[in-house]
Amino acid sequence: MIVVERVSRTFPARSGSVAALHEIDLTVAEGEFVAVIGRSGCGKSTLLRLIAGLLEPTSGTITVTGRAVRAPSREVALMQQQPALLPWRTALGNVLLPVEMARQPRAEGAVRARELLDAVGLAGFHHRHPYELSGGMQQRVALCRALIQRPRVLLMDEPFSALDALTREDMAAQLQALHLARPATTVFVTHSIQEAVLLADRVAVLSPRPGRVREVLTIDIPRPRSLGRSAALPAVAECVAHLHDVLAESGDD
Ligand SMILES: Nc1ncnc2c1ncn2[C@@H]1O[C@H](COP(=O)(O)OP(=O)(O)OP(=O)(O)O)[C@@H](O)[C@H]1O
Repeated sequence: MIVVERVSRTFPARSGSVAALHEIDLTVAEGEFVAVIGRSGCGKSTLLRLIAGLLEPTSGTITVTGRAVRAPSREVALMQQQPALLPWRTALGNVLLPVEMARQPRAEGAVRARELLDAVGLAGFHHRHPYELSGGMQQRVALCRALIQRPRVLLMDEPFSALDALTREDMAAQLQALHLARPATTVFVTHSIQEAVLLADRVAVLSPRPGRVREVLTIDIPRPRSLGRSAALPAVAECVAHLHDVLAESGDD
């Protein structure tokens, strides 16, 4: 579970300071999938970096699985927009990196790494290097690397935004399947309202300057959902239209 309470974060700027987030409250239940959307610069990445322990709040508190966040933890995995794989390692070697860094048994980790790679459609690619893989495949490897430690919390910062539309749909479907099989508490930042509605139990809309939680919408639509087929459902169309309206209204205060 993630509890963000009255969290603010300011950054020094040339003329004074920038209030990236102002008194944010957000609770993500155990196993819940929350998507965060908002205009560019509204503090989405800052929020993830705070939860990941990569930044400290200026004020307010964050707890993850009951403990105050002070530094990055093995229980929390962060996946970013760029896969950032090590070019000299194979797909399998990249997925195993966190296992090696934690000095855990490699053989056991390798079994799980292979299962994960197979689950995301990379069965024949375990021994390929990043330069032999497409952008979508590389991002799948990065997803497996994030999941290898069975994190209780998964933070994803626009993980599919560099991918083409079809690859993005595939990735969202695979993420949904992995989440249904083993739900990690997830915060997923995206610019795509459709992606948010497809994946999330709830969607938090941030408004910019300073970033605040404008609204949190519950997506009460049965799973599995699909970007193609579910888009025609009136309930999905309604959520998408509503979130569009909230975003359109959430300009600068
Ligand atoms: N390290 C930093 N130093 C100074 N200002 C920062 C820093 N990190 C973020 N900011 C500022 O904080 C605000 C929020 O930035 P953040 O990257 O969290 O927004 P975002 O919603 O993730 O944006 P985008 O959608 O464009 O990725 C912006 O005004 C940004 O310029």
